[in-house]
Amino acid sequence: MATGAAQRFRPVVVSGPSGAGKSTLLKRLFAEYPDTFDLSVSHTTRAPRPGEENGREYYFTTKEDFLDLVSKNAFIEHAQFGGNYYGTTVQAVKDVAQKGKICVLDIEMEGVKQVKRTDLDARFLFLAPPSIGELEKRLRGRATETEESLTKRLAQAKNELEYAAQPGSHDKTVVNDDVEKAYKELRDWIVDGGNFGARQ
Ligand SMILES: Nc1ncnc2c1ncn2[C@@H]1O[C@H](COP(=O)(O)OP(=O)(O)OP(=O)(O)O)[C@@H](O)[C@H]1O
Repeated sequence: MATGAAQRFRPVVVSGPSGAGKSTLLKRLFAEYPDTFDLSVSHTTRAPRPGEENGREYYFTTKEDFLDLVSKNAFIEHAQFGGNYYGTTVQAVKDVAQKGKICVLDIEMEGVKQVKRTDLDARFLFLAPPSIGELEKRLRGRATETEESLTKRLAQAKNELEYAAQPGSHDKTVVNDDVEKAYKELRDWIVDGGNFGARQ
């Protein structure tokens, strides 16, 4: 992937355990830089809803075509929800750079490992909670979890923190203790003095 756009608009992967604050900080980043970043368009086998356009909300695809893409290793990650398949292809991430924007991927550890197996030349930022105890407090405060899903998320958070502690797993770690401080640190690393991590 040696095109100019790919070198200039390198994808940014923001990962971290559920509840670390990825959505909170990325929402602020998109608001402060409205035309700079974009999310990739996912594939789905679910039917389009009224007003949805192929290639805008999703790439709407048949189950057969979706599974064909899976067999060709086209996906960074894919999953099944409510009987439908959803996934992010490597190509969809490249398309964002071709449009002159920086693709932001908000993903968890397995997705990070997958992105590393591609030629996307992404930059990796890990958003860490101040502690597991504080993470639990925030997830409880968000009131989106059952006791069971909370236990699962906290166990998974421990795996993510272990992976993040390995040298070379990420290019940058931001601890989300104070939200203002964490936001500035995340923003300044991503913006990189206006260079956005571009090669050359
Ligand atoms: N620095 C902070 N201090 C206190 N609370 C915070 C901070 N950052 C985020 N929160 C709160 O913690 C909760 C989890 O944050 P958020 O939903 O952004 O996490 P997330 O990493 O996107 O999680 P998921 O991966 O499950 O979507 C939210 O209720 C949010 O308001």
